[in-house]
Amino acid sequence: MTATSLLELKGVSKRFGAVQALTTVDFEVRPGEVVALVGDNGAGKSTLIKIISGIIPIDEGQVLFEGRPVSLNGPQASSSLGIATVYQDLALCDNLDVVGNLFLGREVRSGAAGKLTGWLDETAMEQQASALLQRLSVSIPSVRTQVAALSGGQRQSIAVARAMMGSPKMVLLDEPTAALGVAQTRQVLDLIRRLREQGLGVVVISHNLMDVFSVSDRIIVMRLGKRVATFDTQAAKEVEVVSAITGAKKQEVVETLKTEAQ
Ligand SMILES: Nc1ncnc2c1ncn2[C@@H]1O[C@H](COP(=O)(O)OP(=O)(O)OP(=O)(O)O)[C@@H](O)[C@H]1O
Repeated sequence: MTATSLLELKGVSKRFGAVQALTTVDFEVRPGEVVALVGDNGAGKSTLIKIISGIIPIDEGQVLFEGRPVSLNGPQASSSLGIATVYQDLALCDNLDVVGNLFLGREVRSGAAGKLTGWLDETAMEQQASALLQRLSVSIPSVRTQVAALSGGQRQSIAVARAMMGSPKMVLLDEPTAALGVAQTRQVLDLIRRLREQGLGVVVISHNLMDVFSVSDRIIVMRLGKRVATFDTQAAKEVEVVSAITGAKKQEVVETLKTEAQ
């Protein structure tokens, strides 16, 4: 255990029937760092993320948050600790505008504080939405734009901003740049850097090694349900990471990369 871990998993195992999805996995995220979680299909990445977000329970192991043992026995438990998850499918409401999406389920009402009475305080919500997007440097035409009219990168940014509404300490992002173009990807990677600047612990699942190298501080590699390697991104070489992902020898990876480049 490092004194500075925000979240720490120790010896976590998870089985689905005959499938051992995770085998005694240790995992740690520190405040102000971006951890890339990589691995081939079926390696156990999503299972790990779902455990951290409280969607599936662990069979064995221990979870510590800010050094204290915790039980992630439901999404509510996870979010009340300050863990927010942004899923690949975004879960935005296309027919609502940006303000509507950001405040969905947490609308600000005028009148007595905390009461579910009174009119929706649109002005307050609009101001808070603008302030949040400005803090994250997310640029959109207007907070009153319908989400359906935004680009993929803008939508992903709104999904991340929505996760920030509860002032989390940690954000989990599942394939945040999948299906995005080059400029949109850059926009989302910039946003991830801003989350780090604000001191959050960020975990990003990605199959795109370019993105991983561009945005992460550490790379954790999963293979067949085990954590098989960890790299400091600055010192890591692509061939080593690919070799850890596939289990192939480094020389074989070099040959494959050469062939692909031809
Ligand atoms: N609900 C489930 N029921 C049964 N098996 C499951 C379930 N969820 C995951 N698995 C199995 O657990 C293993 C790990 O799956 P997981 O989805 O965590 O991998 P992954 O690394 O996220 O893969 P991908 O990159 O394809 O999303 C796989 O063999 C998968 O088939």
